[in-house]
Amino acid sequence: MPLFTKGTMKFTDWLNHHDITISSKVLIADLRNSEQGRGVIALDDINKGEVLFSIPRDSILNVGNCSLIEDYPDIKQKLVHLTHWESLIIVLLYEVLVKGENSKWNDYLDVLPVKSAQFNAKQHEETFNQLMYWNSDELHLLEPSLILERVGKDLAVSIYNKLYPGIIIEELGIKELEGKVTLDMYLAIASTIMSYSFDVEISDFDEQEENEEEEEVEDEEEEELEEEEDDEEKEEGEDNESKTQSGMEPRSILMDGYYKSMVPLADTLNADTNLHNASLTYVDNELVMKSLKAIKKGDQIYNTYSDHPNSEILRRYGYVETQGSKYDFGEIPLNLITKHFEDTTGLTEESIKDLLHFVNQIIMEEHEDDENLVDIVLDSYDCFKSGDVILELIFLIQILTIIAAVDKTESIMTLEEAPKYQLINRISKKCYQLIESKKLTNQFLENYKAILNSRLNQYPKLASQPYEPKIPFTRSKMAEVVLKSEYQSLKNCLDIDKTFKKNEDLGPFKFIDDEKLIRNIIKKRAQEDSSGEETSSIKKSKTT
Ligand SMILES: C[S@@+](CC[C@H](N)C(=O)[O-])C[C@H]1O[C@@H](n2cnc3c(N)ncnc32)[C@H](O)[C@@H]1O
Repeated sequence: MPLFTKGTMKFTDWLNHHDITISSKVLIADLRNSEQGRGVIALDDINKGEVLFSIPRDSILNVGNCSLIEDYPDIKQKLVHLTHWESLIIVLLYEVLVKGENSKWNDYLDVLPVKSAQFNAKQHEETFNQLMYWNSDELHLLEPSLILERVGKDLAVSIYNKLYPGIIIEELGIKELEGKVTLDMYLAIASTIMSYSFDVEISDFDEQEENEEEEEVEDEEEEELEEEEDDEEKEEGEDNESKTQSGMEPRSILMDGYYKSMVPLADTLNADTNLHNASLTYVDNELVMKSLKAIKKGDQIYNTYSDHPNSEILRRYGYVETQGSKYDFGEIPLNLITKHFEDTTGLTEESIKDLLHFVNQIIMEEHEDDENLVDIVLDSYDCFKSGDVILELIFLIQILTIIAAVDKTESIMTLEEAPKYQLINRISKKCYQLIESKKLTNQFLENYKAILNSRLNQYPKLASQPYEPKIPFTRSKMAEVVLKSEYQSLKNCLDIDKTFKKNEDLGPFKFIDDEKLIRNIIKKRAQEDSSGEETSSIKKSKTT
């Protein structure tokens, strides 16, 4: 019997022996023909809201339920002070490398990609397609996608260096892992967590939180952890650096009310942003997978891994949706926008930076208590497949358009600080009022189109071609799909009717002549005294 089929059978037996209740209407299937590994399919028609399977909480694997804590109960107090990400890595390392075949979860772990890392490096490379595993030539295929700035390999390696041997061996004292945790092994565990884990609410969270608070006070006294509580943890795998010398964070992950967890069977579901038809729900003592809509016999049951564009699906999970993700977007880097204004107006790179700094300063000073306030100066700006763009992009291009026009007569950069500040203040306010009244200027539109076109021109020609109906999941083909997804999204945002004139969400916007607005700003400036006017802020856009 092929190893793959044997693995599925052992896993199915394991599920049955661990009280996982599975509807007779679903089956784990071999989907390697469509390059999807294992998946779950419907053996019969399924109604909306049917329970497909349920998993008791004691079958899931996390910091609260694992061999490491069974063997070393005292470690839990230290483990929960690491990030979710780090603690689950340690839990899995122990399960795979120390418990091995004696692990309660062995037949489950055997069907996860992590096991391949124990064999050889080549197999390892073939198993994982997440961007962390791409070499520089392969990554080059993704240019000019900004996903290249978020690959995350360096961060993963720095977490490895922090955890091993420092925390794992020296602080936690897990001697059985000494000499066993190679970088390859660690990366395989990290990638598996990235593509398989769920954040599962802790069912007795309130109780645990109380206990934990008491224990924390003791901990703090004992260990004299001096650092401030950590900022909120970023998403999967992007946890922050350690805040204490020892690498242990004083904040407990118990206080977040969830554990990052491995959930057998729920993680056998593949995902599709368009075909998503089932979802995991949390009830007291079990996790329940339910259909979200009627599913036809023979169809695959799909989860969703959140609202990711193809670039992010590739980075995290190592595959792409061949016809595009529902949540695709292209990105415009800030430097492309500033370059446009540098090339088409009298403004220099330096003065644009300076002016944007002023704009931000004004907004921040006027509205420092406003939680919804966002920085309009971002590294990049999202342009969605739907044709929507983020409000920050509209604001940025509109304000630079006005600044460039006013600069022609006022030479803003030659002004003293106070009048310069006052003028930018006034422009910011006018710009905000303009956008709030659902108006933009004609010159804004010219600049917007030119900026989008120059971003599109950075893509290779193949990105403008339609998706192929079926592709092999080679790295070069997947890179092509990502570029097409981004290109199409950017292109959709050039449909001015859709993006502006008929946009019922942010707009609809009308376009007005620039001249009257500019005249008004300049005239008012001449009359203005130094009392200063109130500026208005830009609120977080719905789409971000
Ligand atoms: C949670 S697992 C799903 C089960 C997995 N197919 C298996 O064989 O174990 C996530 C991984 O499945 C694969 N996957 C999920 N959805 C997919 C899809 N729509 N197309 C291709 N591969 C997919 C990717 O390799 C991803 O990293």
